Amino acid sequence: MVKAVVLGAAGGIGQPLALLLKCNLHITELGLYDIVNTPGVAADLSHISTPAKVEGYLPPDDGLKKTLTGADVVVIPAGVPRKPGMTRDDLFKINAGIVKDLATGIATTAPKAMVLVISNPVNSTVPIVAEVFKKHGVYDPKRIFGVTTLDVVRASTFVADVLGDVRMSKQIVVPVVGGHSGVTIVPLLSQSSHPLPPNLSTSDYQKLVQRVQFGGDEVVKAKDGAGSATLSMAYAGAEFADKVVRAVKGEKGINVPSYVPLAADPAGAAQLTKDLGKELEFFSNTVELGTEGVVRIHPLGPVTDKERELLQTALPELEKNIQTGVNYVAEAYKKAEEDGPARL
Ligand SMILES: NC(=O)c1ccc[n+]([C@@H]2O[C@H](COP(=O)([O-])OP(=O)(O)OC[C@H]3O[C@@H](n4cnc5c(N)ncnc54)[C@H](O)[C@@H]3O)[C@@H](O)[C@H]2O)c1
Ligand SMILES: O=C(O)C[C@H](O)C(=O)O
Repeated sequence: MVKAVVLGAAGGIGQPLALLLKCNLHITELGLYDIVNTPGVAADLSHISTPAKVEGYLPPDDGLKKTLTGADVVVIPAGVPRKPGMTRDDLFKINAGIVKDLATGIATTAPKAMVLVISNPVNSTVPIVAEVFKKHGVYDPKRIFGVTTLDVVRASTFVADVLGDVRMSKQIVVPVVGGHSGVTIVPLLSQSSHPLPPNLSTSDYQKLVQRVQFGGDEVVKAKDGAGSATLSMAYAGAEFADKVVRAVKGEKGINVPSYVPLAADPAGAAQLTKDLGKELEFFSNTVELGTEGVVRIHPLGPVTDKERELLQTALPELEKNIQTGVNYVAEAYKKAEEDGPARL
């Protein structure tokens, strides 16, 4: 029995993600929560002839608590998306509060659930979830994940383009490490399961790196004010959730890329810190999953000089983004204490 929950389930990502989770045969219960439209989305999905029992709730009558009760896996795509000209960090002001409130709901109702954060800016929203859990005394770094799968999906697709065979894209695995925004997205193309053509020019290599780092912008520009990636994100989110669900059910040896607290695996973190030459609290890398969440953070592996340069650019930015999330929660709690205890 596995209960999966989507918070933000009526949105551009939430609806197709809920559809894909309803089609996942490992999931027996699907809880949908949003501030609008979830009863309709749930009624619609409930007619699909797959096992998951679907329920949709809105905020009144403790809807968040009802949705989260008994949850094993919680996916969060709630929050505003970008418009052209915006960075993911521009979303922080609105999305930080949304993620903090939802994290509070999870910490109080389903503190043992695996939490999969999609809401941007992921580099800062994942630290927000971690800090809220710490405040509630239920922090387990093995169970909090930033969903960076879309970067990896894009890297597979774009490398297949360069190799001239799109049929191969599903087999191509390219580690994409760091974080999930612009220069913090670092594709390790030298570790691609399918090597790049040896005669690839420097400028074509740079274009490929740029495309993986700024793939999100391509979609934002094409949607022209109507939001950012939703369908590809739903695909990536469902792939990631499927792996987490299978790990929770006891399948061994599942490896996924994810932006995780490095405290999840102190030994892995020590090696990664050595590889990076810098200590960070969160980093996206390949991690191995078990029934209790992360069991191992993999090392970075061999990187080229060019990739090391990309990492040198990424790390200070990532550190800043992490601190933004941590500070936000500290300030919110300080303000709540000043205003009175009932505020959080
Ligand atoms: N991690 C990634 O790779 C990735 C990829 C694409 C988009 N995103 C991010 O995902 C988020 C959602 O994108 P979208 O296109 O689905 O946006 P959207 O506006 O279509 O949907 C967001 C949904 O969140 C809901 N919502 C708002 N406040 C809420 C709250 N307090 N509780 C519950 N639900 C709430 C809204 O009602 C809406 O239905 C954005 O922040 C976007 O930047 C991340
Ligand atoms: O680009 C965005 O704002 C959405 C998402 O993070 C993406 O990578 O597509």
